[in-house]
Amino acid sequence: NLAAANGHEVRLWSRHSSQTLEAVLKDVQIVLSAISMTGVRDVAYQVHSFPLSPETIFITATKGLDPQTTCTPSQIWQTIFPNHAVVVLSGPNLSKEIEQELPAATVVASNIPKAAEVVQLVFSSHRFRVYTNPDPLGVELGGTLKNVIAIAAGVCDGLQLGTNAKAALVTRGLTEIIRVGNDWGAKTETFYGLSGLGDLLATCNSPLSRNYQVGYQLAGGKTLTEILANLQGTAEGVNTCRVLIQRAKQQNIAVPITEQVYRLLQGDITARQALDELMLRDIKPEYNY
Ligand SMILES: NC(=O)C1=CN([C@@H]2O[C@H](COP(=O)(O)OP(=O)(O)OC[C@H]3O[C@@H](n4cnc5c(N)ncnc54)[C@H](OP(=O)(O)O)[C@@H]3O)[C@@H](O)[C@H]2O)C=CC1
Ligand SMILES: O=C(CO)COP(=O)(O)O
Repeated sequence: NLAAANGHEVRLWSRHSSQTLEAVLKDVQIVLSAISMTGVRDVAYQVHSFPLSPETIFITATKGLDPQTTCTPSQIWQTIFPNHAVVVLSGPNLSKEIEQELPAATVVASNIPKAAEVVQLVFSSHRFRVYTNPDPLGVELGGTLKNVIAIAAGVCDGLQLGTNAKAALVTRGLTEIIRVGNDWGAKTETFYGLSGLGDLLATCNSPLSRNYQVGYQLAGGKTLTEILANLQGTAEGVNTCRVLIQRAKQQNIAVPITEQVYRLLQGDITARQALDELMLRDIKPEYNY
C-alpha cells in the first residue's frame, strides 16, 4: 500500500495466488519478501529459477532465523543472489496500525548505501518515515531477537507483574540482544535505534503483537499448541527462541531471559517458575565493563 500510494506499480504473490511467481517477477526492479521464516529458503530458490535483471534489488522484511544454519533471512537471500543488492527493512511496524495510516517509522539497511536510498524513496511518505542504516545485520537481528523478549513481555503482563517489572524485563532483554548481536558482528548503536529498542517498545507493549499474545496466553495457562492453533499470523519468536538458544550455547553467551522463555515454550516450567528463576539468579554488576 505504501509503495502503491507513492505511484509505484505493485504486484503481490503468495503461494495461493492465481498469478504465477514467474508472471509477477517479470521486469521487476524490486522484490520484497515478507514470507514467514519457514518459507524463505524455498521461495528464494523459486525466485532464482526465473530471469531477473542484475539491477533488481531484494528487500527482506522477515524477522526470523533459519533453524538449520542459524542464518538470517538476508543472509539466505544474499547467498542465493550473490550479485544483487539486498536491503533489510525492519522497525516498529505493527501492520494493522500502518494499514490504518497511523504514523510510523522504519529502517532500511544495506551494505550498498545506494540500494537503501532507493528503497527509502519508494516507501517514504508523510505517514511513514524511513531511515537508512549501514548495519543490515544489526537491523535484522534487532527485529528478530526482540520477538523472544516480546513473548516474555506478554507473560509479564499476563501475570500482572506491573510497570517496574516490565521496564526491567525490556531493559535486560535489550542487554541480552546486544550481547548476542555484538558476538554476531552487529553494531551496538543499531540496537538503540528503531529496529532494536524501537521495535522492542512496540511489540512488548501491544496486544497487536503475535509474540506478545503468545506470552500473554501462556501466562494464562494455555498450552503453546492451543495458542498457535488460534493465532492469526506468524509468531516468529517461538522458532527464533529455539535457534537462539542453540547459537548462544555454541558461542557461550549468557541469555537468561531467552532461556526461561525457551523452557516455558517447551512446557518444562510455568510462567511463575520462570519469573522466580530470573529473580533469584546470582546478584551481579549491571554491566561487565
Ligand atoms: N519488517 C517488519 O517491520 C515486519 C516484519 N514482520 C515479519 O514478516 C513476516 C511475515 O509476517 P506477517 O505477514 O505478519 O505473517 P503472516 O503469517 O500474516 O503471513 C506470512 C506469509 O508467509 C507465507 N508463508 C508462510 N510459510 C510459507 C512457505 N513455506 N512458503 C511460502 N509462503 C509461506 C504465508 O503464506 P500463506 O498465506 O499461503 O500461508 C503468508 O503469505 C514475519 O517474519 C514477521 O516477523 C512482521 C511485521 C513487521
Ligand atoms: O514485528 C512486528 C512489528 O514490528 C510484529 O510483531 P509480531 O510479529 O509479534 O506481531
